[in-house]
Amino acid sequence: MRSICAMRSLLAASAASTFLRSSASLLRPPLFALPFRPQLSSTRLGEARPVSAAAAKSRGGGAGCSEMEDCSAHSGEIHVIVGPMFAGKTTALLRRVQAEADTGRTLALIKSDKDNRYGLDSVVTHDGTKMACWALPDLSSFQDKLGAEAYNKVDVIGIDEAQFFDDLRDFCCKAADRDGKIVVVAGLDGDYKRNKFGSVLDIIPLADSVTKLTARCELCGRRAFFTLRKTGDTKTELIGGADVYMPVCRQHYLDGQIVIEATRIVLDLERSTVTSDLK
Ligand SMILES: Nc1ncnc2c1ncn2[C@@H]1O[C@H](COP(=O)(O)OP(=O)(O)O)[C@@H](O)[C@H]1O
Ligand SMILES: Cc1cn([C@H]2C[C@H](O)[C@@H](COP(=O)(O)O)O2)c(=O)[nH]c1=O
Ligand SMILES: [Zn+2]
Repeated sequence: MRSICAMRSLLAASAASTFLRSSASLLRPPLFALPFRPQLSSTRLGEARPVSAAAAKSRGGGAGCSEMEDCSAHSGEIHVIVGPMFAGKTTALLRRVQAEADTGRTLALIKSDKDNRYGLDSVVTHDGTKMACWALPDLSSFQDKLGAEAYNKVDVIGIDEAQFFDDLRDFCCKAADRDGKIVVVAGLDGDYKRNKFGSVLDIIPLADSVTKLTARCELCGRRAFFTLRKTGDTKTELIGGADVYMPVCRQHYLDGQIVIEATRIVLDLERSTVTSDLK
């Protein structure tokens, strides 16, 4: 316990004591700098907890880390939000990280650079709410992009489109367990075939909380648990919105699969007929 505490004190000591706002211009807009409130504050994610090691240092608490008390104060959190497309995952993610930011914590938001639907500079919900972000090819590049000093000052990391990050588990582990960050992750638990998508399910055992959201079935208005792909495309990763996908209930997912399969058979038949006619 003592050595962990000492390491954390070292980590905290390496963080600059000035608050992020003073160096924000070096960090680009995606790293949100909000007014620093040093006291414990009750968050919407759970009970009152202090800020991370770096922020604790900036309020003078890190270097004076005393035994059990401050070690536990540095422990991170992982919150996972899953569900089909259009369930409100991104909306919930933005609300949760904003709530954390409102308590004075420093926020960084990440999305996959594979999702270029609305450009790469922000996370955007299906109904247009947006927040500036880092669009990255992988999560391991986050710390390098930010720089060690800025990374140390981040308290809350939001990750959208988590299904596209293969290194999700490793990143969440390090960010929460080692670095004391609050990590809020939003992503698809399943793909259009209802198979697990990327590494999202792999972080469930690491999580403090897991929220599975539902959408409205586009065909009957009941709760939608699944995402139906409307095209015959079979690759797992296919970026798109309502043009390609719709949220559906169990019954309409099964019906939809039958229709899509039947369409595929008809098209294949037509294609082979045309080919044999040409011979
Ligand atoms: N079938 C749909 N097509 C387009 N927009 C939808 C549809 N169903 C719901 N929405 C809108 O999408 C919002 C949720 O968007 P978002 O948070 O981006 O969801 P998710 O991240 O789960 O895909 C809903 O509040 C609603 O306004
Ligand atoms: C089901 C499914 C989805 N995708 C893609 C489509 C979108 O670009 C994202 C999901 O975005 P959202 O914020 O959850 O609406 O994932 C995919 O590549 N493969 C799939 O099977
Ligand atoms: Zn339905």
